[in-house]
Amino acid sequence: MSEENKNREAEQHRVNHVIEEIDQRQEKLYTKLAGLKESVINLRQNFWEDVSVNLEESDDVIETHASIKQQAELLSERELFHGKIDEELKTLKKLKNNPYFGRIDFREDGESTSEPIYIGIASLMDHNDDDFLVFDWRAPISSLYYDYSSGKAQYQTMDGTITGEMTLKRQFMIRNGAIKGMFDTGVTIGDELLQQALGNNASTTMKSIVSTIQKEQNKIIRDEQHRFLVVQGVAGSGKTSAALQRIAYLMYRYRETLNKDNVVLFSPNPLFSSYVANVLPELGEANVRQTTFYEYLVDKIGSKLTVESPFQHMEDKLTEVRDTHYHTKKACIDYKSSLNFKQHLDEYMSSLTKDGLQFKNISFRKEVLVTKEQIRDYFYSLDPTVAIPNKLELVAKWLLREIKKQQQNEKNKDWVMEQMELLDKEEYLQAHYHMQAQDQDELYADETEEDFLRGKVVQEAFASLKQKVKQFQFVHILETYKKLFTDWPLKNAPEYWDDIREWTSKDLSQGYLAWEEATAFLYFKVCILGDTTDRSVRHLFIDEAQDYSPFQFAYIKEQFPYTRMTLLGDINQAIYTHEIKGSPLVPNNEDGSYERIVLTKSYRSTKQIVDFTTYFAPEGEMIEPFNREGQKPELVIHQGNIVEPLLAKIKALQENGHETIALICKTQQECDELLELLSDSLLVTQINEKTRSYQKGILLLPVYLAKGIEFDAVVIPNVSEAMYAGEAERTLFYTACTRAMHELVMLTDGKRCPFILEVPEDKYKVITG
Ligand SMILES: Nc1ncnc2c1ncn2[C@@H]1O[C@H](COP(=O)(O)OP(=O)(O)OP(=O)(O)O)[C@@H](O)[C@H]1O
Repeated sequence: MSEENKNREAEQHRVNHVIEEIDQRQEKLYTKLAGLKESVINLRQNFWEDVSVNLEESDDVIETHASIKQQAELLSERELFHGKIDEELKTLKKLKNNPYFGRIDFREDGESTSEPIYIGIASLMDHNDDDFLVFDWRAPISSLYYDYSSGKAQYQTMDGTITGEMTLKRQFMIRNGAIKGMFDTGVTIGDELLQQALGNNASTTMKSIVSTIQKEQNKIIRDEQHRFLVVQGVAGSGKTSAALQRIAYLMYRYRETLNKDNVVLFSPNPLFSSYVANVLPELGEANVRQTTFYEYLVDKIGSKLTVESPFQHMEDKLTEVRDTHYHTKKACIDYKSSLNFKQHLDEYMSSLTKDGLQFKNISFRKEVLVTKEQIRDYFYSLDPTVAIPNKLELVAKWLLREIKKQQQNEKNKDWVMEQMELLDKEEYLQAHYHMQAQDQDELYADETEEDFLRGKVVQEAFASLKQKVKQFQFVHILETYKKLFTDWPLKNAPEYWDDIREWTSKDLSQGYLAWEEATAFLYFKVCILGDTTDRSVRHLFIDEAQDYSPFQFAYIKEQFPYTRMTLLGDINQAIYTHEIKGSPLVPNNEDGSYERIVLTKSYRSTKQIVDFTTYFAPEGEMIEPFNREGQKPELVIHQGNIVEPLLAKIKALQENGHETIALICKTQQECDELLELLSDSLLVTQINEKTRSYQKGILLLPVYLAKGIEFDAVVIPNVSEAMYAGEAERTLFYTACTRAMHELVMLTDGKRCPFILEVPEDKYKVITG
């Protein structure tokens, strides 16, 4: 028998042994679970029999309360234990199918022999709980597997650095307990395994990559030193994958102190949120809080104002006619996205300490109790050096006192009697008991039942007004913000300032916040009303960070002052035009709190697709394809009727085995037009900004909704010069092309767009129809 076969046999033998151990453990847990289930059912059934209920004397009530509490605690403890066993059984089931994917043999300095370390998705001890049969991929020692080839190696533990020598690094492909493949490898984890993983069909949910994490990605996953971890990675370089494995790593590393609510992921759209929702549960971790930045803003701004969605913003921008307004609008977006605007806002807010803050009348039943002028006078009579939110606190206290006075006056009015008649029996009964209880108390000797009920009606009627005062709703935030554009003399005004002022005040009068306005407005609101920083979030992940403006990122930094942040993005895919130097992906690292990792290798697409897209990548950065062969991208030049050539192409792609084929358009409008043409002859699923999940098949979507997602094949129905022309559309075109894993097809009925012209003709196939 060859050495290789002997090794394989020995390894299969070990796999069998581990599976036997798993079987034993499963059996033990099932027995425990059955006993526990019975005891939980018993506890639930006999709950009220086992507690002693006696409510006669106050001591008895306390005793009864303690008895119920004790019984409830017992029940929840058992239920928790039941849940834990359930979780462990789920993990064992996964391990039984595929107990581990890697092995390293490591000899620690000072030791004479090497220890084999087997690495899998979770740890497993032997039946005596003495030795690790499998190490979790996140254990400190497992980092050796991702970081080194044979030779000198080291890893970090809580107690310091462990150095030694790695004598073997082996990868396994185990399915249903049988070794299907086994390779001894160097530092990059198996081309063979990666080839297999990447050659598969696209899935409608993202996969975990633990068995093939690359060295650079491992750096992202395990970084614990920096407050800001910035990852600039080309399309398909595994940024999102690394981010999700990093979350799983942090949840494991800090499992005692970090829970799923302490981690937030800002994703680019709702579709993406469900696309990645599988990864963490697959790794045995709960999903963390996921939201889009838009949803976050809407939630904080409140439902009284309408916030333009980033997709509507994109759609309008891309379908807009390029008249004079176009330049004004662009100037407006650029200005409102900039730190310059933030500075102007800060200056404006500082002027409000002296004058200018707008207030609302305090009214009750259509009668003004305190006028806005009175509130303003009171506010500006306070010490100007006190911060605005603190002064508002004082105003609120004053207002509550004023309201209380009014409350007394209201008591004897007719409306109170009318409301009293609407009270139900219970409330009258309550008043009756109340009077009985007060009988002994001289203080209340004169109070009648009617007085009591009048007081109650008035108190309830004033409750919501008082609540609003406590929330500082007497400040007219929108009106004050608007004055920045109507009244405030701005120094160093940006280009088109008069138009910007006019546009903005018109929008604001209609309660409408454009996308570029929303963050600025929220920033203004929180600065005026006071601290709303979120201290519960310990880790914030921002995917597609290139699409955040400098203003938005500055706001996020201020709102999460105690949070560690991982920012992932690709400047080549920046679909909202912001100046690159202000991008969060190009941080200024003055205080050393930033670590920036650049990923240049692209794993998603075939070598031919990466080669093609590299020529027009906006930043022209070095992009290195992973060596996976495929067809050259195709450009189909047709005679004007797109339906026939498009259907023929889709049919051919299906025949090639592609299950998820995306027709990616520039805009929603283009999607709608195409759907009209195709709906009679093809079953297409249209994806819009509200779509939360999708099935395999033929999908139709605008490029800005395809962000972060991948498909077996991508068809770009119109790559004409008229469709993708200006520089601003380069990133859109690049993003669309790089969604393809295996095949890319483009169609045009005329001249190809300038970006394709930048690619040498031998890099793609032209088909003229
Ligand atoms: N180490 C790896 N092992 C296996 N597959 C990987 C690895 N890294 C990346 N991939 C695969 O490459 C593809 C792209 O990964 P991912 O979506 O994380 O990249 P991205 O950088 O976020 O892409 P984009 O910016 O274009 O949206 C996915 O199919 C992912 O599973």
